[in-house]
Amino acid sequence: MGSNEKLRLGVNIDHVATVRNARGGAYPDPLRAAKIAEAAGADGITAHLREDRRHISDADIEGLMDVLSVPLNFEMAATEEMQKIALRHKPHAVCIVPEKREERTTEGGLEVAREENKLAHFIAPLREAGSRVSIFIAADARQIEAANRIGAEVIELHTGAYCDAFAEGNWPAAQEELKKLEEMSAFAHSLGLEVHAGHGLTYDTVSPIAAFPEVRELNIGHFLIGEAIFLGLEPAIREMREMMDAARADATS
Ligand SMILES: CC(=O)[C@@H](O)[C@H](O)COP(=O)(O)O
Ligand SMILES: NCC(=O)COP(=O)(O)O
Repeated sequence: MGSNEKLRLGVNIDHVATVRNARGGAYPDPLRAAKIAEAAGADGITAHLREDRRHISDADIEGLMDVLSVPLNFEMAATEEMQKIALRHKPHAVCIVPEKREERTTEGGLEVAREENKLAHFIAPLREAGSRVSIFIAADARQIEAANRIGAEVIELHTGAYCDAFAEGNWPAAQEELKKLEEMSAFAHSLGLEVHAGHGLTYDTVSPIAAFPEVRELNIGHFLIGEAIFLGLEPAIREMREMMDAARADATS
């Protein structure tokens, strides 16, 4: 089990770039946010280069590769353009995510089971280049088995449905989603996959997920960047880190 291993926090800085892009120009600077996140105890930085470049830009990825002391988790769609960019930079990790131009945010997990051959060919060169390949998927056994078969080393479970149910005050639905996430974390771990989780996590929703012993990393962004407006980025991240560590400690005591 992974319960005694440190739970890593990846801070997603996409929405610093969202604010910057609202006006164009250079402020606020996502690279500066990434360095503050490192100082606040982030174990990694996550950045999603969307095909429409609505937040993170190509120059941001280049800059992150230069300035980071912690690993970069580069989120991208399974397109030829993105594959070329990943192969040029060779980030520590590449997380393949589904993308729709018209969506407001990443709505669901990647469809791996129906695209196994295509995805296996797509990720092979990324792995050969030395990046750890992670697949962003729903808590669904069929998709997890497919991710394992195509040679992914990591899966990241989409926690959005759980967080949305919680935000709507639909406690039974939130509990149901949590149960799925718990069972599928254990299942993925039993196949030898490293398990990460993220999307929409907040101070109110992080603890049950942090307590799952098989989860090794949480990627959290939008809420932290919002909370930074009130607390400052460093305290907002430190608070999240403390909540994650406390939940993990409680679960193992
Ligand atoms: C894949 C994922 O969950 C993150 O990239 C997160 O969605 C932040 O980016 P968006 O808000 O653009 O979806
Ligand atoms: N992969 C999930 C992620 O990086 C952060 O998602 P969010 O906290 O910005 O919703």
